[in-house]
Amino acid sequence: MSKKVAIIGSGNWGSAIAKIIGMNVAKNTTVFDQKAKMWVYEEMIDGQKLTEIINTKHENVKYLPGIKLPENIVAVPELDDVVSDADLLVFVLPHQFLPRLLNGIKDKIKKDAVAIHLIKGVFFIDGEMVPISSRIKDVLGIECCTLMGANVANEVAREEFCETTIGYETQEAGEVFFKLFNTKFFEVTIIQDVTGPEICGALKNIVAIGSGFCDGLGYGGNTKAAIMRIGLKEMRGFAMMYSKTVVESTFLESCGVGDLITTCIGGRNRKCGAYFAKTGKAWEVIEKELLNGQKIQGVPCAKEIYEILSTKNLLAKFPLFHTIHRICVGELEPKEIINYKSVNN
Ligand SMILES: NC(=O)c1ccc[n+]([C@@H]2O[C@H](COP(=O)([O-])OP(=O)(O)OC[C@H]3O[C@@H](n4cnc5c(N)ncnc54)[C@H](O)[C@@H]3O)[C@@H](O)[C@H]2O)c1
Ligand SMILES: O=P(O)(O)OC[C@H](O)CO
Repeated sequence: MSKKVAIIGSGNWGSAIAKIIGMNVAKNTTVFDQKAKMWVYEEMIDGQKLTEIINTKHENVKYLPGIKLPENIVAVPELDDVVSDADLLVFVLPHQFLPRLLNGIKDKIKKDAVAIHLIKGVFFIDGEMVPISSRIKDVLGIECCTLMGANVANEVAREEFCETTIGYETQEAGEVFFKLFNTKFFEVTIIQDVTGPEICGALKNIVAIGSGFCDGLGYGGNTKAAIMRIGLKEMRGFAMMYSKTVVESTFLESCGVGDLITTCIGGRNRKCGAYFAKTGKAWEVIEKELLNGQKIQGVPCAKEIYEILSTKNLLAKFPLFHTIHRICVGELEPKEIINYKSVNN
């Protein structure tokens, strides 16, 4: 039986990945059902429903303007309709919206469905970090893989060559998702590490905010490289401390150093960090002015990681993460980023 795919989320990345999914299910007729439903958080654009616009113009005019989506991607506003008959669930939405959504679908999905998530964030529950894959697995009772990489959505949507990493628990799931996502311009590597990629995907957003501070302050490439290197070291330290299953070579994959580089050069977090350092505006205002409904992930993530480290008395081991959080909440000036070793003492 061919597998039905559900895409849960339709923002900038959700829409870009829907384009790849639409192309690949159309090619792999023996493996996949030919249509994929995409859940859209309904909103009105100039008096018309976004789902209607996507289904007639085949373009997500708000979150991925200028890119045609394949006609086999069907935008659906009712979540139950999207997930109830799906064999493969692709979660791709800002993580703050996930908990409510999971509770709403837990009794609606097929028991043998398999999930993958593309979400760069983590949860902080009762003083502990909870990776998104664990949360999905716990609530839905199904396997959950991760897809993370150096993948700025607009570039992927324009079919510019890049790599990505899929972390799997069972080889079978890794292979089916390889078929769903791999293309000539989106080169997938599968690895047996679910947690390492997703921790990298969340923590790189904090470092990207710090890189943005450097750009906003007019610092050069050497300083930015230093922030990226220190950030990578703290990312690795945090991930290895959190879980014994994290594999060290993961940090050299696209989901590790690759994603860190691209996000610190061309991502939204970087852009917003630079604007913050230049203008001192509130993050909500920056999000509104620069992102047109898209979300900044690095600022809440820096807070969540700060809370975990503070609860565990580990802030001294992660001085860059600590400093970036303190700058984000206005306790320090952006220029203090280079004093990360001493400023928290
Ligand atoms: N954009 C990228 O380049 C990129 C690349 C890789 C990974 N990611 C990650 O993918 C995830 C999704 O990001 P994105 O770029 O697709 O999203 P986005 O920031 O572009 O869009 C926000 C989305 O949230 C939806 N939304 C708004 N309010 C909502 C609500 N109350 N409930 C549910 N949904 C609501 C909007 O409709 C929109 O689809 C994030 O974790 C991000 O870090 C993004
Ligand atoms: O635009 P950002 O900062 O959310 O980063 C985008 C992607 O995560 C890069 O892989």
